[in-house]
Amino acid sequence: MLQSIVLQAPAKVNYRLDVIVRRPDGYHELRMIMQRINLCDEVTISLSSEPGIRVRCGREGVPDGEGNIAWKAAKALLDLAGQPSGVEIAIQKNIPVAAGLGGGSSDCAAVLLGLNELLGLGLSREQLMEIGVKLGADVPFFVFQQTSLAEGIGEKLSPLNGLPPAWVVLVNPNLPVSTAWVYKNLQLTQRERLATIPDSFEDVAAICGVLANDLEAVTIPAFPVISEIKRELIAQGACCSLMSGSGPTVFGLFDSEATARKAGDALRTNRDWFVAVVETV
Ligand SMILES: C[C@](O)(CO)[C@H](O)COP(=O)(O)OP(=O)(O)OC[C@H]1O[C@@H](n2ccc(N)nc2=O)[C@H](O)[C@@H]1O
Ligand SMILES: Nc1ncnc2c1ncn2[C@@H]1O[C@H](COP(=O)(O)OP(=O)(O)OP(=O)(O)O)[C@@H](O)[C@H]1O
Repeated sequence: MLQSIVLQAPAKVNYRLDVIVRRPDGYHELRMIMQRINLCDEVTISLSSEPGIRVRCGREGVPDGEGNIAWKAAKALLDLAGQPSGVEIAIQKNIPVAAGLGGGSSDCAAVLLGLNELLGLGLSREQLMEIGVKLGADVPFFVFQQTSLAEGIGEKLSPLNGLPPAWVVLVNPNLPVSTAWVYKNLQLTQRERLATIPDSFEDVAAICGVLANDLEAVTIPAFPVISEIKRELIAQGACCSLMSGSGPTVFGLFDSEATARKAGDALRTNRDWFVAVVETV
């Protein structure tokens, strides 16, 4: 039996995020286009002879132990398996925290996928997604592992195969943005109809045609620097730019590696910002 597994847990960007309605439980029905990118946390999961779950992360602002969403994933699977196993989880965080990039959700999904293998539980992807949505609305997407149209609260996923690859420049101005606060402060507007999402996109410029995020209406007025970063990315040659998720990270889409790297270098001159040049997965 395998004793240990190392998984790359990728971040995501939301190419589109439409908020449709607020549910009685406070969650929101959404329609999103979700894309993984190759900025990854490294999650090492090991079985141990000592019972209990231990999570080590060592990143400020991310709890070790029970408060970590990766701990919750391990607990959910151990409870289901009814096995008194010991599990050690080490997370090397490369994805900025509370950034709109889904880092915690991706770590959580990695533990669900990895521990299912290590313990030989044989749970299907759908079963893991059902467990995942109880831990976080973005978790099922990272279990699904495909570019998706996400509906419901984010758990109803259909693959979108027609999206071309792109270079992505991420800029996180390191501001504290709480996802719960953003959704709570959103003024929902009645929409005549939802924009159509094409089945296929010819090039990066075509992706730009659907880019939109309803949550910008809450986060940008609170943190106008987000608009500044969007403008700067365009000035540096991005085909388009948008805030990801609840923010504050902004991404720019590029069809050329050279332009993306040059833009990354230009934006890095602000030393308070996290800047990364990555590719879609
Ligand atoms: C902003 C996004 O990242 C876009 O992908 C997600 O919608 C948020 O997903 P997440 O962080 O995994 O969300 P959760 O951890 O389940 O919830 C955090 C908070 O966001 C709000 N929330 C989240 C998802 C959703 N569909 N409606 C919501 O209103 C809830 O108030 C909740 O208290
Ligand atoms: N493994 C983890 N990685 C990151 N944050 C975690 C983790 N476990 C718990 N947390 C807590 O979750 C909160 C935000 O997590 P995360 O980095 O996933 O936010 P996010 O990128 O804004 O996610 P989203 O795009 O889903 O809104 C932080 O307050 C952090 O302390």
